[in-house]
Amino acid sequence: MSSAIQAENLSYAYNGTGVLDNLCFQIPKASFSILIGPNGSGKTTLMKILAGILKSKGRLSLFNRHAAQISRKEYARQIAFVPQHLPADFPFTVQEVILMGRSPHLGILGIGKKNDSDIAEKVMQITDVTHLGRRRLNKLSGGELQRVFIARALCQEPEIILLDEPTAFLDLAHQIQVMDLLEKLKQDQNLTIIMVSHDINLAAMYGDQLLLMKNGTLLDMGKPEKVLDVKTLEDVYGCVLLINKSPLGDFPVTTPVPGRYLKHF
Ligand SMILES: Nc1ncnc2c1ncn2[C@@H]1O[C@H](COP(=O)(O)OP(=O)(O)OP(=O)(O)O)[C@@H](O)[C@H]1O
Repeated sequence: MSSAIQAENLSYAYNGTGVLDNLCFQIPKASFSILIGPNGSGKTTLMKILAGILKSKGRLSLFNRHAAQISRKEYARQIAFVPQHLPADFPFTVQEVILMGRSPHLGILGIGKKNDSDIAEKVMQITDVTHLGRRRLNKLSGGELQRVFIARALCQEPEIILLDEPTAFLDLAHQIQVMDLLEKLKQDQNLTIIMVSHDINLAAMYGDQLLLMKNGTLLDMGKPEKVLDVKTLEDVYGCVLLINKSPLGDFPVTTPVPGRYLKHF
């Protein structure tokens, strides 16, 4: 399978303090990869490196081309990033913000193409934000805002989409709706998806591969049933867990055990 991203010895430090240490991995094209790991393990920092926002040590390649040789505009056409903290104080409407996703595709003099608004309309439908089109960003709920930024990223028509905890503010129905949508885009349009999630059960249901991080290192990666090993996860997260097979299919369901049940373990 051809690779969308190849990372060789990626390391990063904030003001001399190392937070990522020699990460090596490969993300196959048209796959759904989910980064998991405790708070502060380096997931967001890694996403910012992949998004081209932070420059790391080591070598990063996109579709077998060294990232340093790709222009900013081309990089933006290939990779869209939905950050963890979304800006709500833009003085723009939902529709305007989503259309901004077309900016890496603008021609000379910043002139848009005729089909830009058709693309925006389509992504607004599939992310269920059409009814919010004329609303201002600062008048939206957390979940609505999250769907608007996912729509903007899709409007970019990227080959790779990076999402940092995109389901954090979504109710159950919208969580599944967003995850199903991403899975469909992977299957129908060969989109490569890399997501950060603290929801290990969503990760197990949708991830083709999970990347488990701890203290800035990549502890394990592979299929959910391999990575979600009870001993490893209890050690990484420092809590007692129950891991069972899902009644839905061949993937695990993880339950953290509340203190009052610990005497049974
Ligand atoms: N701008 C920054 N300046 C200095 N240190 C930072 C900065 N951003 C993050 N860090 C530190 O880098 C480490 C990794 O942070 P990062 O946000 O990448 O972790 P994370 O796994 O995404 O965490 P979380 O699950 O809590 O979102 C942490 O120790 C954090 O305190």
